Amino acid sequence: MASLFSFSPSSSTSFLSPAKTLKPLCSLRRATTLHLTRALSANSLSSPETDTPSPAIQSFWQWLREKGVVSDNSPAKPGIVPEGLGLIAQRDISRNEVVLEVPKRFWINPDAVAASEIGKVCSGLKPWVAVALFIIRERSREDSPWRLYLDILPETTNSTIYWSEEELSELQGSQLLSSTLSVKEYVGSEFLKTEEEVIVPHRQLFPFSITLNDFMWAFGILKSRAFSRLRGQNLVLIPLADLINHSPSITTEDSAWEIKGAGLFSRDLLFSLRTPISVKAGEQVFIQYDLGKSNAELALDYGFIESRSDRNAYTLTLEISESDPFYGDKLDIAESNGMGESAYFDFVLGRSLPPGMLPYLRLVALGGTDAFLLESIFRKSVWGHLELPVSHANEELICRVVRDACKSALSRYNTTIEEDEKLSEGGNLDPRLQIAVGIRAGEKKVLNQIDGIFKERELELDELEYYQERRLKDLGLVGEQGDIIFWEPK
Ligand SMILES: C[S@@+](CC[C@H](N)C(=O)[O-])C[C@H]1O[C@@H](n2cnc3c(N)ncnc32)[C@H](O)[C@@H]1O
Repeated sequence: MASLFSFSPSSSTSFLSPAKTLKPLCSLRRATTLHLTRALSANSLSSPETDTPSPAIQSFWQWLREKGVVSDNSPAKPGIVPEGLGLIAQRDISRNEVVLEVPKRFWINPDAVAASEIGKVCSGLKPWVAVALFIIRERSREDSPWRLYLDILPETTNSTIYWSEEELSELQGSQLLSSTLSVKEYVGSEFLKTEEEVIVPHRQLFPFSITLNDFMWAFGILKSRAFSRLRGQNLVLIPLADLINHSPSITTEDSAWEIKGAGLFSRDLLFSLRTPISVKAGEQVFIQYDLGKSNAELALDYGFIESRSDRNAYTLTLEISESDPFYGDKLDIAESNGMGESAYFDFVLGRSLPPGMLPYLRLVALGGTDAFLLESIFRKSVWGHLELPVSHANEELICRVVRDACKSALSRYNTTIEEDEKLSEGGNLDPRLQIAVGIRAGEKKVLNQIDGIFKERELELDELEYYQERRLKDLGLVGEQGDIIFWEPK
């Protein structure tokens, strides 16, 4: 029975998932032949002993000025901040005021790739793979028109896809570890496919070596800085705008950016970024990347986490086993109710059970004398019955299986919550260790919460009302005290 239930990572291999926010995809130290300009640390971006931006940042700004994208009066400018590079207000900026605007000709997206030398060979590729190949190639070209932008991109972030094996071992037992490994495997397989189908057959376009590390770097750059879901633009890197950092204290869901028409008859498109709160001169402009992301998603996509408790989540995966004697009927019922053979339920710390979870669990566990509910005459009404406890045996089984799964998941971590909290309170942790400690403590708290919910339910099993009693009541065969009313002939 335990095989019916499994906990699995909330893998995010589907690219640039929806949301109206920044869709950072993740990075690695690249081959020496290419231009390696900066690591995550802000140090490489500032001149020694001053906070003056490095020549690379100054050249980037100068380039944007020459191209007319910015001017001396622009509200914000790139600067060195604790998050690496960021946008610093050059004057007071009021809430909702435009901070910057970037015309379409400066965007790097699948259209830019299609119009480039490699456009023809990239036409059948996934958008992210095409853009990844494009930025890798441009980075290798001394005379690339994008040189000054590419020079300010980080070589890495704290995204877990860049962690060493030793760093990843701090995530032992966590869902984040599984999802990180899945994402790396996904990128690895996309790399091999692209190498075989595009890079090797078109060596004249890719005369330099492209490694998996380059591919992972590009993936990470896109995951952490590309915007998506922008008026038909599903994946777009926007130089300058991609310097905007995230602040946990901004909790407005209002979109901070939009695509606008510009020029005669609005034929040119502009990416416009607004500040969601007022900012004083000299302060950093921030936005909220995505209120809906869990800490694991933030860690994987951007390389940071938040302390807000509802960023802690755990995904429970339930599935109808093919070896279940009622597999066909159960699958049919699940599918008629918008679910499938597997269902994923995201538990968030401090919140109640995800909707649809209890009926699905009861369906998966249905058997024995309750199996009559699977008969076709119940097909229309069965989901309604599953919304409520079906039988003592069924409810007891779901409690036991969920609790066993929680205990088994908890036993896979190397540390206790208390040990994690002590480490965090001690402070001064390396940023990656801080992420690992926060993630594993958060996941364990959610698992304890799930276990607690089903423990409480187990204690109530004798008081719950089950299908048979409800049915008798509906038929008017149960009295107010729950006694069975016998029909007695007059
Ligand atoms: C869209 S880029 C922003 C520009 C970036 N700071 C840079 O130096 O190029 C997103 C990346 O910035 C960093 N970042 C943004 N907000 C952050 C935050 N609140 N805490 C830590 N790092 C942050 C992370 O490395 C993230 O992957």
